[in-house]
Amino acid sequence: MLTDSLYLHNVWTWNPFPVSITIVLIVVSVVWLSWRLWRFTLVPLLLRPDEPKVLPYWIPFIGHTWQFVRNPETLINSGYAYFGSSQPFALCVAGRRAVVLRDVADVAAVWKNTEAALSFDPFGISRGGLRRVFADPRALIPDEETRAKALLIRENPRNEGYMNLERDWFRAQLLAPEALARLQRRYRAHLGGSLAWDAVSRNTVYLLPSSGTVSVSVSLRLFCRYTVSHCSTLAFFGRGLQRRLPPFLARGSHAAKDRAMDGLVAQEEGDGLEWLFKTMIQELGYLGVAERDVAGIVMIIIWAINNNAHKIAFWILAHLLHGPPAYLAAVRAEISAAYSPPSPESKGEEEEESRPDLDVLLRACPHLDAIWYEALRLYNATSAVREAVAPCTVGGKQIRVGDQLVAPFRQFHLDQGIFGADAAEFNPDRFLENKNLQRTKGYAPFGGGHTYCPGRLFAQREIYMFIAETLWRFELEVVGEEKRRMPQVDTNTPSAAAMGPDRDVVVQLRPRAIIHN
Ligand code: HEM
Repeated sequence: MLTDSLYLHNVWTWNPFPVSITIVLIVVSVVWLSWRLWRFTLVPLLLRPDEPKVLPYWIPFIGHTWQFVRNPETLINSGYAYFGSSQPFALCVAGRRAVVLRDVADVAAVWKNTEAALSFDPFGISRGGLRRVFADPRALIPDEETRAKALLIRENPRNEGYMNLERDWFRAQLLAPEALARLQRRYRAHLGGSLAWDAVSRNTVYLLPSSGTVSVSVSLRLFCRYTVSHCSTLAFFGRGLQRRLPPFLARGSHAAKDRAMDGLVAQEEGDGLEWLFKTMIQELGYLGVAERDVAGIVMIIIWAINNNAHKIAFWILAHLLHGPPAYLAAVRAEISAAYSPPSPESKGEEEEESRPDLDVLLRACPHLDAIWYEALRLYNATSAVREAVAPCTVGGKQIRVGDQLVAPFRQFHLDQGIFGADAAEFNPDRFLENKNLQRTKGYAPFGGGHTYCPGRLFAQREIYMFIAETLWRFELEVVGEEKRRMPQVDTNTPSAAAMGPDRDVVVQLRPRAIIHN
């Protein structure tokens, strides 16, 4: 009894902090609670009822920055859960307001409003470089001789900044039928070489130790990454750039990026670059943009070429190998029509060069189409980001100059209201059952508006050819202990584009008897 009362007495009088610290803690708590009440309840209610509400955060100034960098998807989802409605809400990232759009109609409005939007802000470029690429070029190219050569002067009646013209050049080079056909011919030729058995069975980049001579084991992740990136880089740049770049452009180390930039800075004109890249480098030179910034701008494009397609190719192959065998059989049957036997009057070599027949792949392969659409739907974390350069209204809310507008496509792609109750599942059949699903508002794997991805046609072609060639040339079998578990998306690694898997897949490749390499 006595022990009990002593014990209680001690508990009541025990205080881990000296009085002064306790007072400080109480004052800090009161200030912090008042700040929360003011910032997230009173301001939206009394002062700014027409602006997007801010998702409450814990630490002033830092806001949501840390969560945004670590995992933007989880952060945006918590905003969705906190605000029930479909109105835009705001995050505080690196001291700026980022307004997240929740309604696809609001995204469409932003895409139309080119006045209020700046497209992409090339990162890693000096301030001086940025000013030059957005400015009226007339002020930057004073001498007559250069003016006579520069497309920025000769073919720019509205005196637009370099960035706007670059967008037009991209469209011309990537979407115009002849330019696209040239590019895809080169890609197909490089793919044929890369997937020849001789090349595959010796490629130390993706081969695993258990490889033999009749069959080889490969890391599916590296196989897709190497083959797709290698062949598209060659198709765009020729061998000149390839000699200077490390094998994995997309590996992401700063050292690799720097080496690649140095390679570009040292690049001689005409060394295998396509018209587009020659023009970019030339016109940026006329503007007086520093060589390192020029290399940085070109690197963004190399990143766009390399970072998405191989991941989507991985997901397609991984699902084909882990999914119902009937689906794989249907895709194999469809693509075999793209390898029709040579006609008696055709020359063998020519026929070989035109296989697989892209027309067949693009027009007569519904199962391949469906799995492509579904992989883009589920594994693309791209968001469109615009910066308001004039006050405007979006989704009934006032947007201030300097606000970032964020359209998170993956959240739209996971919307049960658009894609049904199983929106979170991988189910290509949804695109087979509803032939118009890929035209639904809210499905935007390549963005939209004036920054609609100019590489979308090439991306589809390079992935279709890669899947077709891989399935046509090889028997594939998943091996290893975890072979039945389909990898999940790696949500811990932030991605500005297609998302990677949480684990690799080991695949055994054997040449198919039908192919003579
Ligand atoms: C599966 C592959 C690809 C996906 C999912 C993809 C996705 C996207 C998306 C969503 C955007 C729009 C971003 C925005 O609105 O801010 C975009 C822009 C862009 N993409 Fe792609 N892309 C792919 C492949 C490519 C390829 C192969 C190229 C080749 C050069 C490319 C070049 C570009 C460029 C230059 C832009 C910027 C357009 C502008 O700001 O005007 N992309 N891409």
